[in-house]
Amino acid sequence: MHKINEDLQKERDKCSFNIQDLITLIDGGPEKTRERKDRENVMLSKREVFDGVPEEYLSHKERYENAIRNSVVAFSLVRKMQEEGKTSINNYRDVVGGLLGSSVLRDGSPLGLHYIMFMPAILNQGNEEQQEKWLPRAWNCSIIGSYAQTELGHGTFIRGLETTATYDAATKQFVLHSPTLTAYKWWPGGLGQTANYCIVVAQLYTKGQCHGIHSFIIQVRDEETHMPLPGIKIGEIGAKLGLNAVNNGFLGFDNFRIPRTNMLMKHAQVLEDGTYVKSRHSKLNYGAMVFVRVVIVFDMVNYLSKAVTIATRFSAVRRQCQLKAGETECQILDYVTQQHKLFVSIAAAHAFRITANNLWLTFNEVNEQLSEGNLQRLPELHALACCLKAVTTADTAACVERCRLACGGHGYMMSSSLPLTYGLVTAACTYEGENTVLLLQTARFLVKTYQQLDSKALTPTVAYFKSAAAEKFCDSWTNTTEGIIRGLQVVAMRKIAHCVIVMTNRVSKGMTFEDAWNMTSVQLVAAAEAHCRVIIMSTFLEEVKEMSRTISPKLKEVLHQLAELYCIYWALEKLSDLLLYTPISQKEVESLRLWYEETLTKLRPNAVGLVDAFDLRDEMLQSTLGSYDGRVYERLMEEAMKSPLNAEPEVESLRLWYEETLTKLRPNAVGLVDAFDLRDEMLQSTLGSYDGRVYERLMEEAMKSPLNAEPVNHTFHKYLKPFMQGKL
Ligand SMILES: Cc1cc2nc3c(=O)[nH]c(=O)nc-3n(C[C@H](O)[C@H](O)[C@H](O)COP(=O)(O)OP(=O)(O)OC[C@H]3O[C@@H](n4cnc5c(N)ncnc54)[C@H](O)[C@@H]3O)c2cc1C
Repeated sequence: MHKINEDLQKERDKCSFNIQDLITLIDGGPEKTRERKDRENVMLSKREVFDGVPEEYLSHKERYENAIRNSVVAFSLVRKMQEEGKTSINNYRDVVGGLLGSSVLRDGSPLGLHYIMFMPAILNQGNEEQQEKWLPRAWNCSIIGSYAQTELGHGTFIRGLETTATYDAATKQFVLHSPTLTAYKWWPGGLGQTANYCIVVAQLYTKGQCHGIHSFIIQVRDEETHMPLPGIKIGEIGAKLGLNAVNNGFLGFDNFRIPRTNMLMKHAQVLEDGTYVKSRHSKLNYGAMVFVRVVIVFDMVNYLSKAVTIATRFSAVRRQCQLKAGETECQILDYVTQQHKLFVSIAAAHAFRITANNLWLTFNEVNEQLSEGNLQRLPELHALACCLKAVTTADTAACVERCRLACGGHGYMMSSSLPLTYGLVTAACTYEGENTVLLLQTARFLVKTYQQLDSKALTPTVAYFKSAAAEKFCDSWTNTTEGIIRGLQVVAMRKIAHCVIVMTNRVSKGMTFEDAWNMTSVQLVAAAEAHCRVIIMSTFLEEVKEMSRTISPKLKEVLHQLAELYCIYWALEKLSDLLLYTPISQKEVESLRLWYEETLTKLRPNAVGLVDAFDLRDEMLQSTLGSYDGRVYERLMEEAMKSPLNAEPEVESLRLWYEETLTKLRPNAVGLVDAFDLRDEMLQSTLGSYDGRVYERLMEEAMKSPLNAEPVNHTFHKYLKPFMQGKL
C-alpha cells in the first residue's frame, strides 16, 4: 500500500460523520455490506487475469478475443458463487452491467445479453415445457444466447419490424425470413461471433393472417463447429462509441425453418393446425420491461458514484492557481465552481438510489397484483419506469461528462476511466427504450390522468395533481425544500394542463389529435420530465426524513444538506418554469442562490468522506485520477509508460546494457581471442600477430611493394615531369 496523499488524508481527517455508517446505510445493512464485499473479493480475486496491455492499444479483433477470455473467467467465478449459494440470477446483473462487471469487463461483455435478455426472455415468455428444455442449457452455458429485436430499419416502432415468421402447418414449422435489407436484425449483443442461439422478434403469420410481433428461439450456429447454419446471414456491426467488446451483431434469414415449438408460448400460441390463440392480456409483458428499467436506474447509481468519486478525489489532490496572492496554490475542490460541478452528482447518486429502491418495491407490489389478475396499477408503474429510466440516464450522462470536465485535461485521458464510463452511460439513453420516446409515453399517461382529474381517484405517484390544482395550494412562495417541491408540483401539473389546453385548441381548429400531439410534443416531454423530477425529489426528501430517526445526528445533518442541495439545484435549473407558474419573487430567487452557495460550503469538508462512502475499490474505479491513495501523477506516468509508442526507448536501454556488458568483457578480450589459438602464419596479418609488432610489420610489408624497389618510377620522366613543366 502506498502512502496516502497528504491533502486527501487531511480531507478524511476532517470528515464530520462516520464513513462506515454511511456505507452500511447505502448497502441496506451490515449483512448486505458483507455479502457485497464477499462478491467483490471473489470477482476481483483473479485481477491479474484481467490486467494486461490497456485495451485502448489492442486491435478490434484483439479486444474481442480479450473480452471472450475475460468473460469466461468472470462468469466461471459467478458460476462458482452460484454453486456456493453466494449469488442469485440478479447478481449476474452485477457482473454484467454493474460496476463489478465493468471493473473486469471494462467495455462490456459478449456474454452479457445471454444473462440480461436471453434467459429472462425464456423465463418471461416461454411456457413451462420450453423453460424446462432451454433454461438448464442456458444456465450452464452449453448454449449462448442473444436477443434480436431491433432491425436496421426499425428500433422504437416495433410494430414496424419486417422479419416474418410464417407458419407452415404441413411441416409444423415456422419459416423465418428477412424480406429486405432493412429487415436485418441490427444491434443484438454477442450475436456477431459469440452466440449460437437467439431470441428473435418477428411478425407472426399463420393461415395467411398477420398476428403482430412474437418471440422465437432460434439456433443460428452449429453447436459443434460454430459455423452459421444454412439460411442464416450473421456478422458483427462494427466499431461504436463505447461497449466495443459487446460484439453487437446483424442477422438475416433466408427462408430459415424452425420447429413450431420454438415460438415462445407462455402468452399467445400457435396450435399444430395453425390456429392462433391470443394472449390473455397484451400488457403482461410490461412487467419484464419495467424490471429491466429498474435495473438500469441502479446501474446509473453505480456509474455516477464511480465518476464523482474519481473527480472529487482528484479535486482534493489537484492544486491550481492561488485564491489570494502569495498563498500556496489552492486545492481545486475549494473553488465554488468546482463544488457546483461535483456536489450535485453526489446528491443525485443518493436520490437515484433511493428512488430506484422505491420503484423496486412498487414493482414487486404491482407484480403481485398482476398475478392475481389485477392490472389497475400497471399503467402507472409503466409510466413511472419510463420517465425514471429516461431522466436518470440523461442526468447521469450529463453528470459523468461534468465530472470529466472537472478533471481538466487529465479527465480526457482514457486512463481516468471517465471517457469509458461516459460511453457506457450514454448508451443507456438509447437502449431499452429511447429516452424521448419513453418521456412521451409517460406524458400520455399524465395527459389521461389530468383529463380524469375530477372523475377518478388518482394513483399515488400522481395524487399531487389534485392538490396542486387547488387554488390556494401555492399562493405564496417559501424558500424551503417543501416549498420547492410544492412549487415543482405546480409546475408539472400546470405544464400538463397547458399541453391539454394547447392540444384541445389545435384539435378544435381542425388538426387531427395525432398532429396536435406531435406539435405539442416538445412541451409534453418537458412536462413528463417535470413530473419525474417531482417524484425523485419528493422520494429523496421523504426517505432522508424517514431514515433520520435511525441514524447519527452527524450523518443526518450531511444527508439533509445533500437533499437540500439537490432541491435547490433543480429549482434554480428550472427557474423559468417557477417564474412562470408560481409566485416566487426576484428576492426569493436571490436568496435561493445564496442558500445554494451556503449549502455547497457546508458540504465542502465532507466531500471526500461522502465519495469514500460509495466504497468503490480501486480495482472497480480503474482510474489514474481516483484511487484511494491519491497517487494521481505517479499513476498517470505509469499508465503513459504502457503506451506501445513508449516501448521504443527500450532500444536505448538495450544499448546501455550492451555497453555495460562490453565494459565487463574488456579485461578478457585478448585472452578470449588467444584462446582461438591461431598461429601468425595462419593469421597472416600485420595487425594481429601474437607479438603485437603492428607498426613495424606495417612498414615491413610496405617495403615489399615493387614500386618501392626503385626510387623513381619511369613514368615520372615520361609524363608527370613534362605535365608539371607545361610541356604536355
Ligand atoms: C449500445 C446498444 C445496445 C443495444 N443492444 C440491443 C440488443 O441487444 N438487441 C436489440 O434488439 N436492440 C439493441 N439495441 C437497439 C436499441 O434498442 C435501439 O437503438 C433503441 O430502441 C432505439 O431505436 P432506434 O435506434 O431505431 O432509434 P429510433 O427509434 O430511430 O430513434 C431515432 C430518433 O427518432 C426519435 N423518435 C423515434 N420515434 C419517435 C416518436 N414516436 N416520437 C418522437 N420521436 C421519435 C427518437 O427520439 C430519436 O431521437 C441496442 C442499442 C444500443 C445503442
